[in-house]
Amino acid sequence: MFVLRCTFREQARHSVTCSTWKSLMLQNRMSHSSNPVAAVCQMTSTPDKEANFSVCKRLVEAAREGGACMVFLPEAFDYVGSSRDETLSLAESLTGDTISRYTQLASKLKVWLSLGGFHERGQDWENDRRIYNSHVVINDEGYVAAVYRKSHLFDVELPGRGVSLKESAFTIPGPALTPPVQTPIGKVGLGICYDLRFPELSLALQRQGVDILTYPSAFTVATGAAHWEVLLRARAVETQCYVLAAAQVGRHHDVRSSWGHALAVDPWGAVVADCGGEGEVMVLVEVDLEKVRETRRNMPVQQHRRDAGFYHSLENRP
Ligand SMILES: O=C(O)CNC(=O)[C@H](CS)NC(=O)CCC(=O)C(=O)O
Repeated sequence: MFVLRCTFREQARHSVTCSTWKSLMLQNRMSHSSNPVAAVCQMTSTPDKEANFSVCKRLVEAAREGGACMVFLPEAFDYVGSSRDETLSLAESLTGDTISRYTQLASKLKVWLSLGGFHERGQDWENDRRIYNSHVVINDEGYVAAVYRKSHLFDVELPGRGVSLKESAFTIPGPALTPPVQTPIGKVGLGICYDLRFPELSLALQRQGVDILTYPSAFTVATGAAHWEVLLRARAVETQCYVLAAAQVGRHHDVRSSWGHALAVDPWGAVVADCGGEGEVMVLVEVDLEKVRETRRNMPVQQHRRDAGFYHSLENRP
């Protein structure tokens, strides 16, 4: 297993150092294994879409240079608005400029992209002014391969912990789960952020054969400190999947910060990469599907699971 961390604090100078490192690591890796490599990214989006795109482009280019065939960007990779009105005014459709720039980037670099949470204008935008929080997967030919619209909305108030968000005030809950997406790193299941708290979703995707679960996020600092890692590891352990979670980190504007710690967890539940609590970071992670198979062979929890009716037997008692 190899993991390479690349930070961009002193941008120009550092990224040169970074790519030299990467080619060294890559040569090293090539001689030992041919497993595909995924890149998990961490960034701090602001309301400035142009600036956010530059950051994402830099992360994707570095990931590609390091040998990644799929790059994971966090929820709100496009922007984090400083008010409900600003969030809505910046929203686009899937055919707008933002997604088209990413489809071009993907086809130019021949890389798959997971765009964690795109602010997508809803189907009745003119009357309704609400968006979907959409996880968009783009393939290496620059086509949208899948879209998943976040189904659990974060309407949460935690007195004394600095958390007060009402996602449903501007977002429509997604109507359905999205089937696994076959990618060069394996079968990928799509979730977003708060969805992570609902094991029903990860188990439904697991039943459809996913190898990798993804939870691009913008976790709050208070809930991140308490729950982020334990939830991601639990989802990995119970589904015996890799879990890749790109993340927002740090201060987006005056009243919003995110926990960070973009994470990669293996099917045994071990954290294989943690991007830490600050800064623009990209990690390269080898995805070994044999490890998924071996974990499931050795402890076949999916075969030991009882049918759905069994777990409802308490409710259905006469
Ligand atoms: O608002 C945007 O622009 C993008 N969307 C988000 O940041 C969403 C909805 S407010 N955040 C979360 O789901 C945090 C979940 C969380 O922190 C937890 O489950 O503890």
